[in-house]
Amino acid sequence: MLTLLLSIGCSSSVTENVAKHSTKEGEQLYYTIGGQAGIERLVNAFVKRIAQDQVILPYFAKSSVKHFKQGFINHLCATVNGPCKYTGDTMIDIHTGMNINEGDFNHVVELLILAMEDVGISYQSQNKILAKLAPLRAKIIKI
Ligand code: HEM
Repeated sequence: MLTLLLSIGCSSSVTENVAKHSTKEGEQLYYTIGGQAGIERLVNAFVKRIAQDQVILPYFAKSSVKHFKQGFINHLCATVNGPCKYTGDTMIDIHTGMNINEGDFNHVVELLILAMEDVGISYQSQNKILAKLAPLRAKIIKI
């Protein structure tokens, strides 16, 4: 399914930052997508996409957007090996009880892909980010 999602509209036009930093093992992706500012741009675009989506928005009915944004920024930064530490609850603890099914999980991934398109992240970097998030699927979908 992820492969299928990866094929959805992924032509990117904006040139990414050429990372000039000396990077720790695996940290390159963080700089390629624009570092902290790039991640904040992406998460802002993602939240906008969620806010316009009638299927996913209800999940966030009782959530603080500010708290979600901050948590997601830190989590994503750590996921792409940036210099951040995610200190929030585990993916299992956060999402247990939301009864997220596979369709809605895939839908959120699609919104993330659209947000990556919105901010001009290249197809190659999109795939790297999605590959890092893919193992979380089993922790988020209801068993
Ligand atoms: C790879 C996919 C996903 C990742 C990496 C992810 C990650 C996160 C993170 C980091 C937070 C904030 C944690 C914090 O409190 O600091 C969060 C919260 C949340 N997530 Fe996810 N999530 C994913 C998929 C989903 C899906 C598919 C849904 C629903 C369809 C969802 C619904 C929520 C909601 C409603 C909250 C806010 C919870 C609250 O108000 O405390 N997430 N998620």
